[in-house]
Amino acid sequence: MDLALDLARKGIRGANPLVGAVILDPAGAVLSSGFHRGAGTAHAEADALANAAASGADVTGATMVVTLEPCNHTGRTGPCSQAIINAGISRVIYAAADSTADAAGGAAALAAAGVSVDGGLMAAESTDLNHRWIRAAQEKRPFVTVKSAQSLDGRTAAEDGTSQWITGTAARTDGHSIRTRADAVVVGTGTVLVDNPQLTARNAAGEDAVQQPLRVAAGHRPVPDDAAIRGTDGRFLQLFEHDPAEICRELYARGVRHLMIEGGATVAGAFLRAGLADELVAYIAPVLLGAGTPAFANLGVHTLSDASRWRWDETDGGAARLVGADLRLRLEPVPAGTQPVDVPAGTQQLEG
Ligand SMILES: NC(=O)C1=CN([C@@H]2O[C@H](COP(=O)(O)OP(=O)(O)OC[C@H]3O[C@@H](n4cnc5c(N)ncnc54)[C@H](OP(=O)(O)O)[C@@H]3O)[C@@H](O)[C@H]2O)C=CC1
Ligand SMILES: Nc1c(N[C@@H]2O[C@H](COP(=O)(O)O)[C@@H](O)[C@H]2O)[nH]c(=O)[nH]c1=O
Repeated sequence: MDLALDLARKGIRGANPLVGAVILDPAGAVLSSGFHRGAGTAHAEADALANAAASGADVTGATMVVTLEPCNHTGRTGPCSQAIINAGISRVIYAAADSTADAAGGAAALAAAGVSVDGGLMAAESTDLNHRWIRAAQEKRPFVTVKSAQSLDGRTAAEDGTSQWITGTAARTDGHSIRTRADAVVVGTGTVLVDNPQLTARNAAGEDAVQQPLRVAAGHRPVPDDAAIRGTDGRFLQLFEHDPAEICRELYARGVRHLMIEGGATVAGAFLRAGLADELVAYIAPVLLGAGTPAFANLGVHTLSDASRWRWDETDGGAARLVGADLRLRLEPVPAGTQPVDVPAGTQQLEG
C-alpha cells in the first residue's frame, strides 16, 4: 500500500482523487502497477491492468492493492470493479472507501462476484492525500484551484494595473495546462475590464488546446460586447454574483467539477476567505514591483494567529519547481484539526 500511495502521489489534482494501484502475484511479487492521471484518463486499477497486459503478466488469481475502493460506475471510463472481475483478480485490498454516491459500491460488487475484499489498510494516509477532494465531493461543489502569477514581493500587477507579463512563457504555458484540465476558469470583472483576457487554454505555440474550459466572469459590471473572454465558441458565462459559494453552486449545477480561479486579487481572496480554495498554484517571478495589486485581497487576517496557513503539496512532481525562469509553488490547505508542520518533509535544511 505504501507503493500504491507513492504512485497515487504522481497524479494530478482536479475533478478526480489521486489513486494508485499495485498488482501482486500469489508470492507477493509486484506484477504491475498504475496510477490515475486525472479526469478522463484511465483509473489506477485500469492503468495497472493495462500495464500488466502490456508486459504479458498473467494476473489470474493475483491480488490488487489500491488506495481507494474500486469504483462501481460508468463515468468517463468503465467500472473498475467489473474490469477487476473480468481480469480474474482474486483478492482486492483497498485503503479508503469511496463515499461518493455514484462511484460507491465497488467492494460489494467485487465480493458478490467472489473476489476476496479487505478495506481500511492505510485508510488515514489515503484520506489525508485526498482530504480536500473528499471535502469538495461531500459538499457537492467543484474542486477549486487558485492560480496566481506574482512578483517576488507578492504583487500581481504594478501600481498602474499593468501585469502582462510578470511571469515568463514557460510558466504561462504551465498555467494554461491547468486551464485545459479545468472545467471552468473564473476571473472577476475587474480583470476582464483591465486585462481583456482571452482565458482560453493554449500551448507554447499559442494554439488552442483541444479541451477548453468554460470562461466565466464574476461580477455585476457588464462585460463589453467585444470583450475577448466572450470568444465565439459559446463557452462564456457571466455570473452576476460575488459569493464564492454561490459561484460554486451555479457552476456545479452546470457540470463543473474542477474550477480554476485566475484572479484577480479580489475574487481569489474571496475564495480563500470562504475556505473554498483546495489547491494553490503560485508562479513567482524574479521581479520586484514594490507596490501594486496584492495576490489576494481582503483575507480578513488582522493578526498573525488568524493567518491562512497552508502546507506544501508534494504530489505531481513536487511542491516547488523552476518553470523557465519562474518558481512554481503548489500548496494545499492544512486539514482541519492538524497542526501545520514547521519544516515540510523533504526540505533540505542548511546547517550552522
Ligand atoms: N498576475 C496575475 O496572476 C493576475 C493579475 N491580475 C491583475 O489584477 C488586477 C485586477 O484585480 P481586481 O480588481 O482585484 O480584479 P478581480 O478580477 O478580482 O475583479 C474584482 C471585481 O469583481 C467583482 N467581484 C466578483 N466577486 C467579488 C467578490 N467576492 N467581492 C468583491 N467583488 C467581486 C467586483 O466587480 P463588480 O462591481 O462588477 O461586481 C469587483 O470589483 C488587474 O490589474 C489585473 O491585471 C488579474 C488576474 C491575475
Ligand atoms: N499577468 C499574468 C497572468 N495573468 C492572468 O492571465 C490572464 C490573461 O490571459 P490570456 O489573455 O488568456 O493570455 C490575465 O487576465 C490574468 O488572469 N498570468 C500569468 O500566468 N502570468 C502573468 O504574468
